[in-house]
Amino acid sequence: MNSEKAIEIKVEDHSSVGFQNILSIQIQKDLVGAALFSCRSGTLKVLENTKENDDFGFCQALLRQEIPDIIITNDRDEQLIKVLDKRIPIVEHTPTVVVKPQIEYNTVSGNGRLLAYTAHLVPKQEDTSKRDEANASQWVYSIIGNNCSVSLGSVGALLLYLQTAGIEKNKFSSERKLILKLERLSVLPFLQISFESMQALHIFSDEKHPNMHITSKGKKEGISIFGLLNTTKTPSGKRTLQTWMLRPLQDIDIINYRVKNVQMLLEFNFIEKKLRFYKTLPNIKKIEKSIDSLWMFPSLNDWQTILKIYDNVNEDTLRAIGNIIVKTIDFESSYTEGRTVVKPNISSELDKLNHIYDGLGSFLTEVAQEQSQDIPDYLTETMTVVYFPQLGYLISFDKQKLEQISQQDTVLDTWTKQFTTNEKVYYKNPRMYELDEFLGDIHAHIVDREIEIIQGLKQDVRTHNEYFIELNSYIAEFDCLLAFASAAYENGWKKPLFTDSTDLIIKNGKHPLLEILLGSFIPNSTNLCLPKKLGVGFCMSETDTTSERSIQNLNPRNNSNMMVITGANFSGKSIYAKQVALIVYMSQIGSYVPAESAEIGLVDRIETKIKAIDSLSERQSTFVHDLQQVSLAIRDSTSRSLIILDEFGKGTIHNDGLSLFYALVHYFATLDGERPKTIFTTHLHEVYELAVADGISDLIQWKYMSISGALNEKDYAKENLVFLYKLKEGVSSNSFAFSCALKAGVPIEVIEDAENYKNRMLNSS
Ligand SMILES: Nc1ncnc2c1ncn2[C@@H]1O[C@H](COP(=O)(O)OP(=O)(O)OP(=O)(O)O)[C@@H](O)[C@H]1O
Repeated sequence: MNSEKAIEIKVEDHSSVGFQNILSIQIQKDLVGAALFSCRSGTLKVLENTKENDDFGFCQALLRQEIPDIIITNDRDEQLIKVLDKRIPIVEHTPTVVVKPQIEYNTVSGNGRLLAYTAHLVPKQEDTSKRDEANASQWVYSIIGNNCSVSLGSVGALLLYLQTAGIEKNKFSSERKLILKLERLSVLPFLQISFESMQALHIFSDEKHPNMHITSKGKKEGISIFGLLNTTKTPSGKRTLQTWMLRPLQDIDIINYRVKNVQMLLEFNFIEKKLRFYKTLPNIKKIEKSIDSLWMFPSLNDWQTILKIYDNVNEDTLRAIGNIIVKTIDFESSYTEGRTVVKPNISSELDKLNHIYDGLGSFLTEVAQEQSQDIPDYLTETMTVVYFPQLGYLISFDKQKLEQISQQDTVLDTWTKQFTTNEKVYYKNPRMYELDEFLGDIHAHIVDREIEIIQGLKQDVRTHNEYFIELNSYIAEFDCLLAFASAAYENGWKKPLFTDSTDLIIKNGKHPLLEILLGSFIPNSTNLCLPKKLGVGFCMSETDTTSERSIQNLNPRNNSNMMVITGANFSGKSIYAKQVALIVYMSQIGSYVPAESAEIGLVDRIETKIKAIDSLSERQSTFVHDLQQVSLAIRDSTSRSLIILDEFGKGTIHNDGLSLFYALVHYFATLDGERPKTIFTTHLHEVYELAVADGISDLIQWKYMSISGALNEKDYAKENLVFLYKLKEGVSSNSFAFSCALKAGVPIEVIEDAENYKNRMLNSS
């Protein structure tokens, strides 16, 4: 397909594009960027940059889901064009593919066009002076997310296409009001999890995230879930694991397939046997390289590697491939000769040459005897006739003996001296030239013929390329499953159980990275279930002497899928929220999970606003950025979504932050039936009183992270403040910030001052 032809198609189709789905797609490096416009609804959907594999599995899932009528792509990626320019299986629909020049896929102009075409959708601000570009772009990115650089190029090309095809004028009266709705594009069967969420959860270490354009060759994977899981042995296994981790699933069949295979590996005690497995396939790491080498210069080791697969896998195609290799290559002689030697009976011509070459020794002895007739006796005893590949046939004498010859009685003057070594002198005489002519460079002939035969063997083996690709992907998949099984075995993780419900029940869950970093980790459970019936709510315990208000036994239902966690600084709130998200994430890539048990109703998206683990984080969220993430959370969530908001509302004036946070809690708590699972962590404990006042407190699970030793804020100087990291029912009203400050080494005088300021503020309010 060339671009001119494509443009013709586009012009022909103008009149009929009115109610079509138009997809614009490109791949940069290995990231897919796409935008879809529905002419019927006026909706523009934009995809977050998503990693693609050699198999174009993601693109194909996208095509199957959206069934576009027209696909626009750029002329740079021929492979992609081939994939797009096909009938979409299952739905049996063939889209029209329009190839555009690369220049139309520019990110900066795509961004400009998107802002221009969505300007009318940006909510009006009271202060109209604020309706500037920054405001518009904040709004746009709060919808499509921040990781869309490749997709912006696709948006640009799409909008240009719509403009030149005249669609905007046909269907909508006002130019540039073509887009009626802007949305994020998510592709089933994949779980939606944003770039930021992945970063905050340390799925990949920041510096080596495969979604980044930074080349980080040589850098070690930092502390990350990928680093923890990646014990793969093959390069393709590692790539497959990256893809699995970039694209957690919603498809229960694939998830169960992976999880059950991990279970099988563990049950068969495969991990302990894995060393044996790697011995059986010692070159597993090299299989991919060896198969690739068939397109270039396979070494003997490469052939051996391919043969090892054949030796170990009892399968027809492999047996056929192995047979031709075994029949053709003489490995023993190859190793001694240092080249790939072909066995007898493969080529009669080669056999003949070998026959001559093998008999060459005795033949040359005969020639030496015959030539010695013309040589003085005292020289004949050191004379030999030899053959050197490339140099041909030569007569050699001992150098010492030769120096005894007087000029007049030698025939050697008529011979041509070729070269001298420390011990020998080499000549050619007419008979040697005759042998060169008659026998030729026999070794070179043999080698040439062998190269031809090995070339043929390569061709034969390469006809099974499809098979090798499939085999390679099986090996890669197996490598990943083995890595999952290893991680489960090493860390004592358990098999998740998937249910049809939207509930999430985790018994004694742990944060997989923190557990390793800290050595010992306090597990906590989670029970996020939709309320089955309304309960009576709870009240504060009268006997409560601690700053945490215990609500034990007073919340009879305790089956809300909304949780608000309060607690002191550094008491483990964020880690708990992350561990819940990670357990869900890990289960939906098909891994075992760090918990005693986990019942998981499949999640369709994980949305987070979480601070990263401080020491590992390079990014600081701004309040606006937090709001964008919250906006994404509200907009797209379903009852299958999991939303984690960590300390939302703290980046602004206390009362504003509290009001926004409470409004959010209220919004989710009163959402009819289909509300997502939510975990909020906060220091804004006043939210509880507000919820009680509004009568919605019993729609929420109120939890706090317990500590011991300090009964109230004034006890900050006590040495015995201990974080228990145990999640309990109730609300904590103190941050124990002063105690934390003291523990962190802030001088006591400063803390005492702080306490005085606090008292002054309390008295004046
Ligand atoms: N379950 C746990 N077991 C052991 N240690 C833990 C646990 N949870 C957290 N920690 C430790 O406590 C530290 C602080 O945890 P985290 O960041 O979750 O606190 P936080 O309550 O969110 O703090 P802040 O409110 O100040 O943001 C962690 O870095 C870790 O060292």
